[in-house]
Amino acid sequence: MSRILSIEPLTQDAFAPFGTVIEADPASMRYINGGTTERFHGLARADVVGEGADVIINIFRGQPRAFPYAVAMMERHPFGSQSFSPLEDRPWLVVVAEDEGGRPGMPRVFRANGRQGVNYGRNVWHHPLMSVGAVSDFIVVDRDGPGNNLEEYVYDEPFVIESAI
Ligand SMILES: NC(=O)N[C@@H](O)C(=O)O
Ligand code: NI
Repeated sequence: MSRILSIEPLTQDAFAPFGTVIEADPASMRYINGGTTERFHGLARADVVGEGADVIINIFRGQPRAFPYAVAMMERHPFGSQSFSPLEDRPWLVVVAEDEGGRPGMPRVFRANGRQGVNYGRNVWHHPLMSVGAVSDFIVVDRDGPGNNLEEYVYDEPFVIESAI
């Protein structure tokens, strides 16, 4: 099996097993504020579980990754979803994997354009934030509360993203 990962365009359908793409979908748009604002309604839902769990809104400032990049580990959050929405119009990478008996399978890499965010479903394997090209800020909506909401897995052998383009 090749350990070199190809990059796919980020689409709602392709990403469906892992969560939701957050983008200005015309089908979700309704005018509000007297027609002065377009509301793209209900693009994704935060999903948090457990006594005392809160949904929180953060900013993550990601350092750009260097390529070739070794995808050596993946993580997941058993008690909550996690969304990333770019604050700058700059492409970035989303790396996810299906669960295979409690561990991540082969990663899939998606290229997000600068106006696409994602909401990782609760307990979905993903790689930590992968900014590309420059330091990039993201609005992150995820869970705060009791319990260990971070499970990590290290692959026996890393996979490689040769280039971000
Ligand atoms: N650990 C943390 O808050 N960040 C990761 O969850 C991530 O997905 O970037
Ligand atoms: Ni995460």
